[in-house]
Amino acid sequence: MAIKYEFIKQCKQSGARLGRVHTPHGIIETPTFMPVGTQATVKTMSPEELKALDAQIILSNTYHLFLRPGHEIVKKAGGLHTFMNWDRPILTDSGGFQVFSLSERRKITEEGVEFRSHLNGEKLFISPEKAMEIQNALGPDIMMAFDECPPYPATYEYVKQSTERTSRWAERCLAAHQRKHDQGLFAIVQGGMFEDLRVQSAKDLTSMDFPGYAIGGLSVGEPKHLMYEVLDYTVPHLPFDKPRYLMGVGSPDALVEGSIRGIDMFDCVLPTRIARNGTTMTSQGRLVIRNAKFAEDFGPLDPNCDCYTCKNYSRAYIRHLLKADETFGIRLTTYHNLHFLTRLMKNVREAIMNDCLLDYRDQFFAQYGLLDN
Ligand SMILES: CNc1nc2cc(C(=O)NN)ccc2[nH]1
Repeated sequence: MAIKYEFIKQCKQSGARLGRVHTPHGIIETPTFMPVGTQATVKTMSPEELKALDAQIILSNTYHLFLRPGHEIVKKAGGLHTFMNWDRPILTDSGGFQVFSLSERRKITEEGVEFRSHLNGEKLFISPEKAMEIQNALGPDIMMAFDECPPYPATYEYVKQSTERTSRWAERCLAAHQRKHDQGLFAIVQGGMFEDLRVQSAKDLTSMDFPGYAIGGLSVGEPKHLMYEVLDYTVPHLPFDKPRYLMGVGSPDALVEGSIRGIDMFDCVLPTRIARNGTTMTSQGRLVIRNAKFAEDFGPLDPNCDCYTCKNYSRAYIRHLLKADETFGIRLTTYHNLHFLTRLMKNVREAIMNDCLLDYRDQFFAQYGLLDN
């Protein structure tokens, strides 16, 4: 069975909707947040802990796994699900973003991208066909087409050329797609911050009939209001009966605002990345636990949170662990941050069910940001 989107309910207060994405490894309730497991692990979390915090689907990176350990090894292990012992859905991105944001000395041609590995400087090449070969070997439930994520800012002419090439590359990905294990292939809409290019990209890609569509090229340094504007004029050109995935978006406010605009799936390294330097997400806003004022604070990270970390450990203890460079500290902040976002998305789904997502947004933002660190 390939990827199927089941529409459940339209929110009467906003453009949000409730849905389910049916995949070979299970059903995803949307809108949903996908924890990022770049190198075949969501850093410091076990699969059991990810299930305990209600992670429905996780993301892994084609670029990183291609460089190390190599997609052939993962294939020999039986694919990514077996390799990392995760039996729920997995989405792999195509490497389009990493090749442009991580590698050095890139050369882009119609054929593909030549670049140097950020690990050892080795000369490598990824084409749409290569990106599909790697993802077929990894065996995720959802694969992403190989595209170019233009830098921000970029000239209209540059974005126009890049976006038209991304459409040609999407066609090549579709042609190379072997549909092994019923993997679904999502296309990625580009077009920078230019409405006519975004609309053209969406029209080109929806004419090729993919099972799902991502909006890429955002959260690349543009102001948030600009990202929301791009969503306002792009989402209407995507099919109603297919999943919409906003790539690289992640902060609590952006997850709520994106859901209001009809986005179904999100991913971001934010919660796991900031956890590693002791920044935690709480209902009153961000809390930097390394701050000395928490040295004798024996309350939970977030008094409104019911997660394992908040039920069993104090701010003072977590601060101590982080100051002492104890790995358990990072595990506790990571678990809490991921739980915070999966809980937020559960609240968003409930608000959609009750036709009150805009009220929920106002109530959430009234709380969030009260903390002065
Ligand atoms: C953190 N910001 C961010 N922007 C992204 C854009 C893309 C994209 O356009 N892929 N083709 C992927 C991941 C991203 N992460």
